[in-house]
Amino acid sequence: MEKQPRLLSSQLLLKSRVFEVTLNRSLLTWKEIQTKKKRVSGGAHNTFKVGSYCVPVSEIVAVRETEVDSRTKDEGRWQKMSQRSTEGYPYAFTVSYVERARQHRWRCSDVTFHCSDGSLCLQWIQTIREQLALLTSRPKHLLVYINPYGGKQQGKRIYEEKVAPLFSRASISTDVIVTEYANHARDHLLKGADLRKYDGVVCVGGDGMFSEIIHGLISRTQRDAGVDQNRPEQKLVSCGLRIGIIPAGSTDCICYATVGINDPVTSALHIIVGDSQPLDVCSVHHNNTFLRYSVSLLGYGFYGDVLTDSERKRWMGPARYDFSGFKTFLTHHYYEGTISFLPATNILGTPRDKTRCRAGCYICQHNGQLLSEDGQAYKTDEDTFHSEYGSDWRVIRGRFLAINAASMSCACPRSPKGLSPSAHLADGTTDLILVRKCSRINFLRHLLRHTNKGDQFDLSFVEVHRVRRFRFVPKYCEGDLELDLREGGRGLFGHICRDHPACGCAPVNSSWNCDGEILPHATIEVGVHCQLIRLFARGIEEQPMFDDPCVPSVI
Ligand SMILES: Nc1ncnc2c1ncn2[C@@H]1O[C@H](COP(=O)(O)OP(=O)(O)OP(=O)(O)O)[C@@H](O)[C@H]1O
Repeated sequence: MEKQPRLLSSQLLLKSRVFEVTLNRSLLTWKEIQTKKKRVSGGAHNTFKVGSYCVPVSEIVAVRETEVDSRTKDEGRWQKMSQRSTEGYPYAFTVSYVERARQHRWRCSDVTFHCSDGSLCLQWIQTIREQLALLTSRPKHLLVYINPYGGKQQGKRIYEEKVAPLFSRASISTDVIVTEYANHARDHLLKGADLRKYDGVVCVGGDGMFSEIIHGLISRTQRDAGVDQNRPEQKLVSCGLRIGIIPAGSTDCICYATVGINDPVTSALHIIVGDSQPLDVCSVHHNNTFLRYSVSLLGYGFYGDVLTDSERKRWMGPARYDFSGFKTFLTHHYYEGTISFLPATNILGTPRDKTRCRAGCYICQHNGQLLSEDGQAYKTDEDTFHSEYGSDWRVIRGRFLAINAASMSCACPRSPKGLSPSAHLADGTTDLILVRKCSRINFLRHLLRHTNKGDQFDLSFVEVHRVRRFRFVPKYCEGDLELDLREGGRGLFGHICRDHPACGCAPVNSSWNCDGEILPHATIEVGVHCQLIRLFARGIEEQPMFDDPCVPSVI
């Protein structure tokens, strides 16, 4: 790596020890220069224990002057300082920075350096601030929506106690809206918000709240650009504003999949340092009518039925998911229909390889670049649309216990590897998982493999395809599809599908679970929009860097 020129270098006091502190454009480093002798057991040699630490400038949250008296003031709390320990160093500044803890957790830590000279202290503060000001990806003004009823109804408290103090320390100003009803945030984004004022939107809540935000933001972007969302083949315009998620819901799957943990402080720090993680979005249409956007799971059959049943049992609280899951498993319904899909070809990665989507994912970068260069999935509409009905498409008819489209791994604490462990956040594809009719015991084997080391796809009744688009028509609608398309009437379609008297197939029908919402139609058409939105997130970091000598884990 090219050596960066030093911007500042001084001998400063830290916890009664003298350090050589150096700042260049990318790193703040401090290295102890008063070494201590330490006797190694056996006494044959002496070793010198020298502390050396560094923090990337991009992970410095803030720097502030610290009063050194007989006491020092830190965040409103006065701490006693031993006067002797800072004698000769009456000025101080404190650097707040990101420190990594276990399981992808980030913490905001402080290190206070004492200076012998007031102007040197100010020079340090000013120089660090100048470097932070050069980090243009950091947000300065954010629009925050808090769902006070998400999860354990702690959204407001979590924001006020854990997030707002960090934002203010990082000099981020906010406009905060506590939602008063469902879809308040979506409607405000769509109609009321002056988005030019902001560098990003923050959602305090769970996956449902996040879904509201993306619907508001994507729809607003399309409307402003004059794009018709009802056309399934339409290329959508990417959203300019990034979205931050402060987890305060029941499941927080999106947060877990994009940061690696559902921890409000970690997420706040990802926002502050201005991380950026692109995310694919699926558009779901029925009969040329836009229904919803999805970023994680579209599930028909098992996952649709679990959601439908659990919605009727809201009074049970979070236990309803276990109850409905067990009940749906015992019911063992299968559904007949036709699934057609456009496989993602000429890309890196397959749903059964061992790669995992991690921070700076090469596969997402490569495939995203490929798509933006040749526009393979969405050439400019009409041509592509017609060719899609041609030979590139594959058609599978059958009886399915579950049809799932996972646009991300869908990992969560219960299933740490998720529904599709190798799925990517931003490669322009979704993993279509078809679980054909099988015995209960076999289905149980498949389900259990989501929680253990077994390969959930290595079963004769399971297949998985990485696709760009797909359509599903349940058998009970097949005969009527053309009629439905000709009539173009939503009401008529619904009537035929639900009450069809003599189709002869299994009488039960399922619903689509679209990121935790039930869709009103079973016949759907889905297209993946590569990297349509961006989050204030880094993706899951590969290794907690505890062993990296350059990380200030011990001071
Ligand atoms: N003020 C409000 N009153 C009622 N409902 C609201 C309000 N604000 C938002 N909502 C709705 O509450 C629903 C659930 O919220 P949220 O996703 O935050 O929590 P959750 O369902 O507990 O968590 P998860 O989605 O992660 O399981 C969302 O669909 C959202 O539209």
